[in-house]
Order: sequence, then C-alpha cells, then structure tokens
Amino acid sequence: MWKYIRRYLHFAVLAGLFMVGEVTMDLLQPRMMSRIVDEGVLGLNHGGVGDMNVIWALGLRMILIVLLGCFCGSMNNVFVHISGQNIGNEMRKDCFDRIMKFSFPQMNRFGAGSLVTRVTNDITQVQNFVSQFVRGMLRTLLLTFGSMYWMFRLDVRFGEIVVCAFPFLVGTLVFCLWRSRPLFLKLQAQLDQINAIMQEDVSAIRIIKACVRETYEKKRFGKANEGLVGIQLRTLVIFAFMNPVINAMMYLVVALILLVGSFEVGVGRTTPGSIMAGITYTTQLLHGILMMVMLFQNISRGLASWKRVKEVLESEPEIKDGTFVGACAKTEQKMKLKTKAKSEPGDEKIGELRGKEKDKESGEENGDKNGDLRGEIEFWDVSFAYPGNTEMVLSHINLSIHGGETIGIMGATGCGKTTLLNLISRFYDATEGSVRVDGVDVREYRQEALREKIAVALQKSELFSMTIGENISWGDPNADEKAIRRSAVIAQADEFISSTELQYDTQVAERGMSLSGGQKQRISIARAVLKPAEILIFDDATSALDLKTEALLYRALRESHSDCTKIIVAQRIASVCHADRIILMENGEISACGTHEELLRTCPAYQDIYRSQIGEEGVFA
Ligand SMILES: Nc1ncnc2c1ncn2[C@@H]1O[C@H](COP(=O)(O)OP(=O)(O)OP(=O)(O)O)[C@@H](O)[C@H]1O
Repeated sequence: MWKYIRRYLHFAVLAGLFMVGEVTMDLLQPRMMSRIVDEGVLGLNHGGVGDMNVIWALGLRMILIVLLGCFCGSMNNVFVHISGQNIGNEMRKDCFDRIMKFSFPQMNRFGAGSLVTRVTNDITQVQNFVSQFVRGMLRTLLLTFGSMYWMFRLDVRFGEIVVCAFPFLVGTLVFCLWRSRPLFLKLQAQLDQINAIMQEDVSAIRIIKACVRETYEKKRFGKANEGLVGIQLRTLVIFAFMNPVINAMMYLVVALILLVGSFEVGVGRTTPGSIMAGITYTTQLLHGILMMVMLFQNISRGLASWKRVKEVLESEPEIKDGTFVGACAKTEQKMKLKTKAKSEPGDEKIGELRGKEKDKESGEENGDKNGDLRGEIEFWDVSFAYPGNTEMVLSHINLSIHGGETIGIMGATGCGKTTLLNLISRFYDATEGSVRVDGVDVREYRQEALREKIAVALQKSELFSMTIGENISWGDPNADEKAIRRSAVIAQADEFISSTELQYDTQVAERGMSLSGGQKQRISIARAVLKPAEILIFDDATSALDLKTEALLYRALRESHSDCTKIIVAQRIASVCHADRIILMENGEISACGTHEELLRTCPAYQDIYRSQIGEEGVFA
C-alpha cells in the first residue's frame, strides 16, 4: 500500500500538519475556559472580584482559536480526501490493468462477481481506511495524549486517574478489533456471492422469466443477502457493545475527577476552573477514544479489503509476454504484394515443418523473423489439457495452414474445435508441442502483436452499450464511415441497419439485448471483418443466420478477404463446403482433412454428416 501512499504523501503530510493545527486549537480551549472561570468570573487572582477585561480578552482569543481550528480542520479534510480519492483511483486503475492481463483460468479462480467487488467495494473500503487513518489516527493520538498531558499539567491526580483508565480502554479496542477482523473478511466474501448472483441473474433474465424461475432465484439471492445481513449484524453487535462500555468508563473518569477535584479545591490545591478544564479534557479524550472506535472499524474492514485487493494486484499474469512484435505493422503495401499461397492441402509431418522453419529462420534478423509470411499457422505436435485437468482435450495435432487459405473445421460438440482456435490467439499455452503464427512460436510474441494479426467472431456475440457504428468500429477505432459500412455490407448487416431510423447511430442496449441473435452475430462479424487482420477466425459465428444469408456472407468474404487466412468452425456443411480444406475433428484429434469433394468420396464420418444435412444440399451446390 505504501507504493500508493508514497505518490500522494505530500497531500497526506499537508493534511497531517493542518490536523496538528486543529488539535492544538482544540487543546488550548479548556485552558482558556479555566482561566475565564478562575480569573474572569471568580476573580481568584483579584481577591474574589471578577474581571470583565479578562473575560473579553480571553473570550476574543477563544473565538480566534475556534476560527483557526475550523480553518485547519477544513483544510485537513480537503487534503485527506485528495490523497484518499487519488490512492483509490490509482488502485482501481492498476487492478483493472492487472485483470485485463489475467488468463482465463485466473479469471475463473477469482470469479467475475468477486473481481467486481474487489475493484469497487473493496477499494472504497481501502480508500476510507487511508482517509480515516490520515485524519483520524493523528487526531485521535494527538487528542488523547494532548488531553492527558494537559490533565497532568492541571493536576497530577487528574492525570493519574486518566492513565489508570487508559489500559482498560485500549484493551476493549484491541478485543473488538481481534473479534471483528475475520468477520470483515467474511463480509466481503459474502458481497462477492451477492455480486455473482446479481450478474448471473441480470444476464440470464430471459431464461429466468421463460422458465418461471423468478421465485427460485429470489430465494437464492435472498439466502445470500441474509448471509450478508447476518455477518453485518454480528459485526455491529461487537461494536454496539464497545461504545457503551467506553462511554461508561469515561463517565467513571469524569465522576472520579469531580470527586478528587472537589477534595483538592477544599484543600486549596486546585481551582473550580481546573476541574471544569479537566472535565472538558476528559470529554475530548472520550471523543478521541470514540473516534478510535470508528477508526478501528474502518481499519479492520480496510485491512481485510486490502488483503483482497492485494491478491489481485500481486497475481502475476500466467501468460507471459514474449518480445517478438512481429511484422503486423507491415501494412497494406505488403498485403498487396503478397500473392495468395495456396499450396497442396494435407497434413505435414513435423520433420518437414521443422525443415521449413530452418529455411525461414535463415532470413531472421532485427525482429523480422517471419519475413514475408502473412497469416500462416502451424501446429507442431500440439497436445493440450486445461489447467488443473490431466485429461488431454487435444492430442498430437499436426497441421499447417497457409497464408490466405480458407479452412473449415467440423466435429461433434466438445471435440476440441474452440480449444484449437484458442491456442492460436494464445488464450492458453499448448501443454505439449508448439503453435506458430507466421513461423514464430506464439509464446515468443508480445500478446498484443499476436492478437493484432487475428480477428475473431464468436457464436455468442459480445456487443457493448454504444451505437451500432461504434460497435463495428470497435474492431478498428480508426475506421471511417465508409469502411464501417463496407464491413457491414460484407457481413450482410447493412440492410437491416439501414432500415432502422437512426441507422448506424442506433443505440444498442446492454449486451445487445435490443437485437436478434442473427443481427448480433452479423454486427460481430462486421466488427471482425473491419479489423485489418491477417487471420480471420469464425467460431460458429454464423450459427444464427439462415442458410441464404450465410451463403451470401461467405461469398462476399471470399471476394473482400481473399488474402486473409480464414478459419471457419461450423456445424453445417453449407458453412464450410467452399473452404480450401475441411478438417474433421474427433475426440481432440484430426480424423480427416481434405476438400469437400475429397471428404465426400473418402470419409465415412463426413458422408454421415452430409447425409444428415442432405435437405440443405441445394445451398452448398
Ligand atoms: N475452461 C475449460 N476448462 C476445462 N475444460 C474445458 C474448458 N473449456 C472447454 N473444456 C472442455 O474441453 C473440451 C473441448 O471443448 P471445446 O469448447 O473446445 O469443444 P468444441 O468442439 O468447440 O465444442 P462446441 O462445438 O460445443 O463449441 C470439452 O470436453 C469441454 O468440456
């Protein structure tokens, strides 16, 4: 936390200085009151005759002190909040940056609900803790020890009474802190649960309504909410006992001071004004201690929250960046020069691939390792198991995809198609073997450089609450209106967008709730198509489109993106029949590879799929 505090230490120091000013003014007042009573009212120094001049002079000085105290207090608040808010702001930014670098398993480990609680509620608690610490701790300490000092100065016995009460007060505080800290950790964990249920329920509201599960979800949410209330009550009970206990102790101190003070006045060792000042100091001390109670609540909660924020900040991204920045910035000119490389299809053996690699590496220099390659992908004996699992989801995949080639991938659900694609973008690292893009192992790339080469459209379209145009240009923020419209035309989205009143300025509701599944998919495809990438991946991205629209889309794509490597995962033969090669996957392995015609002739599994979809034959003719 010091790292954050250090950046705004100057504000914290200024806050501290103003706090010293404020407390000094507070501590001066009882002394003056005592003099007004003793000298001005009772006239103890003038033979028992009161002195109005003393009352006026000290009264004016007291007003000045109050005003100065007010100014110092206000300035202290300003600087406390500047430092607290800025520290919270920096932490939120750092947490967000860190989360963006998390691998998927890391995301799963924390859970979306917990991450949201940590970045919002937990950081607010830490922010409060810092503010309270800077303001409250210093004030409490100065007020407590300052009051004690002045009580000793007034009368040694007053000081002794307070010193005797002090260990009991501190003991009560420590006890409460010790009992409440684990509860605060539980409180934040319970908030995680509530956030997770809220997120799930809000995004699944349609299915909840459709299945009439509102009552069930209400109960689930209610249970989590009751859990939160239970923990909150347990925490409050601890502090609810603490306040009266401390109050009682302090009133006992006041009573003792009155008792001892009356005796001392009787024997002429002290004055009534000093008793008054002693009681005021005791009240200040009480305020100090009560503030400490508040402070300890915030410290306790803030420390529990800081532990959770620290877990996020200290989680090292599991997927580490390489240094290779690739030749992705090598522009259009190269794109035009590049001739489409469509060599003979077929699996290449690792030995041949390694031989090819050597040839390429001979030309590698100054980061231009991959020379003129664009959109070439190779899988070298790749096997993969999800982190924490031992079962291989992919085994011994050997595949070479040439730049500009169109590859269709088919296979039963759960056979590993998406997993295979995830390895290209390096969302996961291969467990064995290596994946290479443009001749370079994906682990050597800076992730940003690698992913700049790749545009992805998924089956579940993620849209944002912005206009349709902005959703499309999200793929390339520099794209102009013409380019946005062009990609929408390719994605067969222009027609329905143009038919709306605001066209590309139509606002999309959160998560695209205002659009149909097919419309969402087409906008996502337009976004992917717009991105100036070398590899275009469609992971079941056209599943919600009718066959005619899908056929038109792929035809437009073939014309507009002829140089781009295209990988199309689909369940329908109609979606992949025009691909240069179709790969059939079974249980994490490539079971067949060839053109549509070749597979129809030679592959029984493909023939089965074809027969089951025969009603659609007209479309892939
Ligand atoms: N994050 C994950 N952690 C653990 N196992 C996973 C994870 N994601 C997928 N799997 C498992 O990996 C296997 C392959 O999943 P994958 O999503 O690649 O299949 P798929 O062929 O794309 O399926 P579909 O056609 O249904 O989308 C499945 O058995 C799945 O349960």
